[in-house]
Amino acid sequence: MISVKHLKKSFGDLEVLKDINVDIKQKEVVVVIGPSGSGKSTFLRCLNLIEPVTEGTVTIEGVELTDKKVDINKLRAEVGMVFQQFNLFPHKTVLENITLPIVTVKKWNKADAEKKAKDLLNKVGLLEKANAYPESLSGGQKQRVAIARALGMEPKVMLFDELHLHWTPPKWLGKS
Ligand SMILES: Nc1ncnc2c1ncn2[C@@H]1O[C@H](COP(=O)(O)OP(=O)(O)OP(=O)(O)O)[C@@H](O)[C@H]1O
Repeated sequence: MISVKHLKKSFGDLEVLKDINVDIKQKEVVVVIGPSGSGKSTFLRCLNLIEPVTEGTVTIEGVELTDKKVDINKLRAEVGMVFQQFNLFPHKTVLENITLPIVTVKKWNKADAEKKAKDLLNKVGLLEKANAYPESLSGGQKQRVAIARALGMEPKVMLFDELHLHWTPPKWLGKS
């Protein structure tokens, strides 16, 4: 489903990714481990084109990301990403943070998007925080909101740039 071939990424003279080759199958959960600064985030960022790759190819579900003709926005909707800093909107409530991309990217109406957002909040155990603002949440709670937000896009692939281990993701997160 994800096929990475001869991936190289450099920032100027700094060669961060040096010939990465990996095939990841559907429903497979892969953890990338390495020292700080070794290139884990850079690798993930290359999988949804936040970083342009220097050399090599990344193919997701038969679509080659490195192809100039690829629709980057469509691709990003299919490759969910939970960032290290979670990137929640500070001036929006938890519910709004999840609802907004469903309305703007998936073009759902607000009522349906809110219903979906509440269902996702319930799944990550945070329904009671729907009207809270991100600053009032713990780190792990913020990450769960970011997970719910990414799942709202119904992505084919989920990328986690650092997973908080004080919350055990339920089994359904590893499925489909
Ligand atoms: N935009 C950038 N411009 C220049 N150098 C960068 C850029 N982004 C990352 N780097 C460098 O690339 C290397 C890999 O960084 P990366 O963030 O991928 O590491 P990491 O393995 O995810 O680290 P950590 O575990 O600390 O989050 C580091 O030396 C970093 O300084």
